[in-house]
Amino acid sequence: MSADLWQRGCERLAAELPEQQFNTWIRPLPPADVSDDGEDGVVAAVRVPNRFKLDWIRSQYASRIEGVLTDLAGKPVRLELMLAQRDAALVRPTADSAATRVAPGGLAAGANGAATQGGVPAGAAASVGAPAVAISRPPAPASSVHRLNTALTFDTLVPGRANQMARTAALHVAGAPGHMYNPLFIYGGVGLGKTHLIHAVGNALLRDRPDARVLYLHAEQFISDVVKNYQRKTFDELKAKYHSLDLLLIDDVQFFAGKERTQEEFFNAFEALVAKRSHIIMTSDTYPKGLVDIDERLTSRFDAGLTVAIEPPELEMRVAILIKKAEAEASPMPEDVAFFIAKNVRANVRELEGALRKVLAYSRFSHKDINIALAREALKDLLSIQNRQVSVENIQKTVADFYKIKIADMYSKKRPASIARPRQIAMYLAKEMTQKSLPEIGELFGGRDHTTVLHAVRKIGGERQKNTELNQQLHVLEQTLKG
Ligand SMILES: Nc1ncnc2c1ncn2[C@@H]1O[C@H](COP(=O)(O)OP(=O)(O)OP(=O)(O)O)[C@@H](O)[C@H]1O
Repeated sequence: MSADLWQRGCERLAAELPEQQFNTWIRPLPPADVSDDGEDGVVAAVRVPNRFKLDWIRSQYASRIEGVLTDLAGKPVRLELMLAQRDAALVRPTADSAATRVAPGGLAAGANGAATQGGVPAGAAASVGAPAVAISRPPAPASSVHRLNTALTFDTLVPGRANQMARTAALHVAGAPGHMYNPLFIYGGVGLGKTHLIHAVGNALLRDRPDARVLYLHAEQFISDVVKNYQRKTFDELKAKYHSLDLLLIDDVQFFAGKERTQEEFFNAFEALVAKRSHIIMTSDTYPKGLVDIDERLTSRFDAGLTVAIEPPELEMRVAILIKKAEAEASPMPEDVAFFIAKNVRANVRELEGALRKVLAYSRFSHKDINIALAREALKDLLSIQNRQVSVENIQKTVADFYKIKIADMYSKKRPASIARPRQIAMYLAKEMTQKSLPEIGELFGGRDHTTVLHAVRKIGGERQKNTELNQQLHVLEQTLKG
């Protein structure tokens, strides 16, 4: 009954899921090992070739697969996803290609309508396994040419609410490039993991398809390539280099601002890549419509796939990042110390890493265990800078400058939204970034009641969760205030 159960499950899923999803994620799976453990119910163990596919299938399809199998078996079926052994993974690539694909559980092509009528879409086949048709492709570049940092992977990227959407989209692109979310546009403040994420996509794709032509580059490298080729009049070389890629990862596209020739060449590359269903992932410090001095025909194209933000990590995520990074340094970090650091270093992950490095170095040099006292000592400069800089007066001035209102409006009774809102934002920041109580803050805002401050704090805090633009502005303000 075991192979049969899996096969019937696949047939049901093939009928229920969009064809592309089934072909990309379920169909390439090897048949499940199904065992009936009597009272414990039925277990269906499936080996998945790599970690990111495993994560994706677990988060997107596991409960659906379990539901279908349970339904067909007439008793509970538990799905156990596990990583395939290395050897197995090495043998599998041919099975992934369209021509020789092994159907799951013997689900022969033709056993269901979706498989026979549509077959495996050419794009999907190319995205999952080796390219289906080898039309005199130039050889894939050597790994040094990818310019990928192999340490920046999905495994080393801590997931959290702040990067959830961006990470999910990135995983999807890594699994099926050239399909959904093209281009993928990731934006957010400095040091929040945008670069890490796009390297992770490149590394994941290359692990799956070593022959894929992937290129990571910072926007400035593209600019300098354009300049070089302009001087040498070798634009064909430039085209050959960029237009033949399978995946282009380009960081910080806001640097294209005001560079007309660069924008033109990027536009050409963009059009050529999208037309041949190669994937483009871009990062920026702002969303496409917020980019200045970039031609609208480009920014509108940037927005044509999926645009996602990476937010500053919340406290728990900062703690998880610290613990994971400390572990990677073989210096386990007690949770209370991680909380202490995370509460005090809030701006971005890069700063968090800096603080962690200081604490670890201090512990090593002083031969002392890591505890809160040691962390306080190691970070005393950083903490004192923070304490010195963030005063309510400073917040009022910074917010007033940012929203172009007068500082006096922070204390005034004026109510127009153009003044009341920045004032509420300043109150929110005063609560978040200083040790002042609500009544003290109220006093500093022209003798307002503490309930007015509380209302502002709750309102802005709540909106921040939903309104990306506001969140971005607050992030900029926080970073400015922390210096
Ligand atoms: N979620 C995360 N888990 C683990 N490490 C992270 C995470 N987010 C960021 N980092 C690390 O923080 C550092 C800064 O991240 P990264 O360079 O990707 O930021 P960025 O958003 O591209 O910043 P910038 O705009 O300044 O280029 C890197 O070392 C990265 O590995």
